[in-house]
Amino acid sequence: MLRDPLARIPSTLLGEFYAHQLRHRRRFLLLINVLGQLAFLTYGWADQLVIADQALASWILRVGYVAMMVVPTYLVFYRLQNVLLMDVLLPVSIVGAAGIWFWLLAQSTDPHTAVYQYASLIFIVLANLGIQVSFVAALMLSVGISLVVGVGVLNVTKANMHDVLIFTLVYYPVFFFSLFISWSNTVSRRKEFAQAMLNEQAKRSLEASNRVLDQLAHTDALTGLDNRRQFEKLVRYELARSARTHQPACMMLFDIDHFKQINDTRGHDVGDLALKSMAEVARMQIREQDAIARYGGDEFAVLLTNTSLEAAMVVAERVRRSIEVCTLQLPTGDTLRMTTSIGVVGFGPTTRRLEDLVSLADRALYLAKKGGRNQVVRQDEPETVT
Ligand SMILES: Nc1nc2c(ncn2[C@@H]2O[C@H](COP(=O)(O)OP(=O)(O)OP(=O)(O)O)[C@@H](O)[C@H]2O)c(=O)[nH]1
Repeated sequence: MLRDPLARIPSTLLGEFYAHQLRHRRRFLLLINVLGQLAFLTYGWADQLVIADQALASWILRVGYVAMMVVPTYLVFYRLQNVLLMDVLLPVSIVGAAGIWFWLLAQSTDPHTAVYQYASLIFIVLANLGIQVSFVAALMLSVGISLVVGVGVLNVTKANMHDVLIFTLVYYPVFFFSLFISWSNTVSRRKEFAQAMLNEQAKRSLEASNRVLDQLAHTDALTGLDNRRQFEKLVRYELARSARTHQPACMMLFDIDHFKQINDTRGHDVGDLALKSMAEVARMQIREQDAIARYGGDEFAVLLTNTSLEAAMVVAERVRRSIEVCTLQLPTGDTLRMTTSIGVVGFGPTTRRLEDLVSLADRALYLAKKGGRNQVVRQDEPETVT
């Protein structure tokens, strides 16, 4: 459509095309309708000077016609919201306006009417200048206006073929020039629409790619959990929030016991399966609003918001137990059982910084390992750390 000016809008896109034109062309069409009506009105001054014998009739007809057009203009632009009607309203009204004006000329006995009738060229120009959406309508209405003008000229010239011929020779280039304007306008509108569709499509696919990139940037590829960077971002946010609101929060750090052994004896692929399984089982034990992340290697971390250390211990024990009882079915037919050691730490005055919090959680995890693994250790008194 961008390259071929004759290309039609696919029927599936027609609704969108009209909606687009309504959004972008309504004001222009309203303005040109108002200007057209005003121009028709002010030509009363010209009538007064040129066909003075029809001045009164001219003013009455012009004011009456413009007043009559207020209702359809209001309906079309403020009620029906149909851009095709907005598009054709001006040319349709011009058919009537041309009829009125030529009737006035025909009534006048002024000798200037023979020259004055050439002013009717403005009708065909104005009608095509306004058209933005439908060239077919422009063509049909131009023919309609030309018929009215033609009949009018026959009347004014009293069918003097010499005068009619001169008028026709002047009129026809203006006719085609005007049609060219409406053709060019309607083609431009179609191209703008095609460009807008392409832009919209490009914007959507860029947004989708950005979403994927964003997702990748904070997700661990193996387990689908948050990655360390995302987790630390959430913890920093929560540390600030908890300091402000004095609401409790806790962090859990845990890893698979003797994971190196699993890797060494069963292979790296089984190790990966174990990590995935660990992630799934642990995730099922925590609330939706808590964050769980793969912190690195076989280490996982959980952020428990609005949770006291006692409640966090209950959750940690639940995680430990669910890992302990889980039997992982391997593709080889073998099964794998795992245990996990967990360190838990609560947010407090001594853990205002992420580094302090992680270091305490790490310490608790270390103690859990040291204490024989498959257990939960809390670290709530940093002063006792040795
Ligand atoms: N399969 C697999 N292994 C990993 C991955 N990342 C780290 N590892 C392995 O995880 C193991 C981590 O072992 P450690 O935590 O140091 O020790 P452990 O054997 O778990 O012993 P404890 O933690 O003391 O119980 C190392 O062998 C790493 O190579 C991974 O993405 N996939």
